[in-house]
Amino acid sequence: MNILDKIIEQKKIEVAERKAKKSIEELKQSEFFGRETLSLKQFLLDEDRTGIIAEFKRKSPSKGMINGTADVVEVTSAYRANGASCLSVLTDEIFFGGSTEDLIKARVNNIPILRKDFIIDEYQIVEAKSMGADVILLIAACLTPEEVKRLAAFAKSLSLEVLLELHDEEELQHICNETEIVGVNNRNLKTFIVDIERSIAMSKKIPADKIKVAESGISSIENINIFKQNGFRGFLIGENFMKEADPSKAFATFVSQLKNQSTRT
Ligand SMILES: O=C(O)c1ccccc1NCC(=O)[C@H](O)[C@H](O)COP(=O)(O)O
Repeated sequence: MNILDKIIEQKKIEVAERKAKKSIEELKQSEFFGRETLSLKQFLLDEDRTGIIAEFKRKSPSKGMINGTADVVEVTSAYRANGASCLSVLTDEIFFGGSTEDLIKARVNNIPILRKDFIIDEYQIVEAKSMGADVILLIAACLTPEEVKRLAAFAKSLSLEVLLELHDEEELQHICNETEIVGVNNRNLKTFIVDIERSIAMSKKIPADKIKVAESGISSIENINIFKQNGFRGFLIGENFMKEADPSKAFATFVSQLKNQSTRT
């Protein structure tokens, strides 16, 4: 069984357990459930922002422990203060060391937040809204096109936006009217092989009216420039900042290089 299959098996168990503990009606009582959500689409189209979706990621199946000491409020606040367009917060505990608490704490920041998890059920979408997220991730590799359409429509009904994640050409059929933001993951989630060229190859095949996001393995300003030249508006980056002892400083340095570079061109 590959890692993605293992994660999904575990998700099914967790979701069933959480449903038994807390009903949808109870989730809706959260102070965040009624808040007006922020639009990732608008933040990515804003030319004055960096387009970076900055991820808070403690560990991962491909790298093991990345950062066991970083403070979620400190790091996400620095991401926001230095120009992140969106925060991505892992809420999966077992494989990524994240939590619902992390996302709730990151909500001190007034920019869109992506609930980074493996969504297979409407219940998790209600949870996302109840913890203060603005955007959910739907991964084509673990859903059918029909499931994507159904879950995306449900998210939309709660005023949440959807980042649809693809990896290869076969998954292009998952794109639908309900998915306006389409990401290409440069990391194959089954083999962990990262290939930046994935995004470039896929960019030409994604319909022009979709907002494109390049994901994973991004570590240089050159990477971002190539993605921009290929029509990408968003760049999802985690490990490059989180692997440093001071992710806040690493992010600020990266953004300052990005800005210096764009004033010179
Ligand atoms: O990162 C992993 O090892 C991983 C393994 C299995 C499923 C998903 C995985 N990562 C999720 C992501 O998509 C990344 O966290 C995200 O794109 C940021 O990537 P990076 O900048 O390379 O940390």
